[in-house]
Amino acid sequence: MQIKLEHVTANYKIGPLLKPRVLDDVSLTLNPGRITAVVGSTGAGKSSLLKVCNGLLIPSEGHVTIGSKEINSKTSKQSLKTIRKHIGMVFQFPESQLFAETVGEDIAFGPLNFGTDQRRAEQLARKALQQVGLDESILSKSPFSLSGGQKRRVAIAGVLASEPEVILLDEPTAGLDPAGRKELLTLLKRWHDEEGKTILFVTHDMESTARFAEDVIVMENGSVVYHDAVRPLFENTRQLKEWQLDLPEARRFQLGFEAQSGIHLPHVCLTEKELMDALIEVGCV
Ligand SMILES: Nc1ncnc2c1ncn2[C@@H]1O[C@H](COP(=O)(O)OP(=O)(O)OP(=O)(O)O)[C@@H](O)[C@H]1O
Repeated sequence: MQIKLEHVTANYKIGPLLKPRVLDDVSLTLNPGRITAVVGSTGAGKSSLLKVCNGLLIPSEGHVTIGSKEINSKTSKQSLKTIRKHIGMVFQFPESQLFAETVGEDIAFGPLNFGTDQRRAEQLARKALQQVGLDESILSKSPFSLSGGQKRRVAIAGVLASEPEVILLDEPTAGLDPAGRKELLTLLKRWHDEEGKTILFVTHDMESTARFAEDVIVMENGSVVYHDAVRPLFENTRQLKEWQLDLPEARRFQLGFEAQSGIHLPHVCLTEKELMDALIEVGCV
């Protein structure tokens, strides 16, 4: 399912006041089946971009088209519900929204809410639990008896259970340690690979961006300043500095190595494996 934004401007209305633009003339197309990271400094508009993509924030100017449907202030509640079935949203710290008595009920809530019958909803809950790497034995447990990392996965399973075409995740790895981040993103990537679905995730972590994203959107002051493949982003270090973005560890090592040795590696390295292969290729290992 394609998501297309054309000259989108958005503001939050607070009482009678319309706050300054949080999205400013944003045009982009998210092609189906890609993993895209949204990066940029605090307040750049990353979460707002996600909200516009599933109708939680309605643009004040411009057009948002999801599949064949346009979202605007006249879109009916029923159409928005249908859109949200296809475009799942995982908010920051989603575990804080777990509410049901059992894990199974919590995960099945989404499909039931979208009109699936009880039996099918239970099947979908089981499948989603597997997709986030958790055992069926926890289905009857209280979500509140789980660890923080397990709760996060249950919350994500609750969105996957509705079988969305696209999943939008706002900092899905916030607060997890590096191993936890890698594990969660690996599970999401597996879901993407197996089901051919689209992932758009906000992150402040360049390591996750380099390892898991195929495309990157860089936001600055409500505008999209880069939307392209991940590798070219890390070529231009001067530009990255201007956007206050870090480098992944392997790329930082590569630049240090090239500066000290005068040897240039044949391509941009984003992971340890790529770095090792490049060092072997030039005969340095
Ligand atoms: N519900 C809201 N009501 C009013 N203003 C908001 C609301 N949500 C966000 N904003 C404002 O919109 C701007 C963009 O916020 P947004 O959360 O989209 O940025 P972000 O890039 O995701 O930031 P962060 O990395 O800190 O999460 C900020 O100035 C923020 O204060």
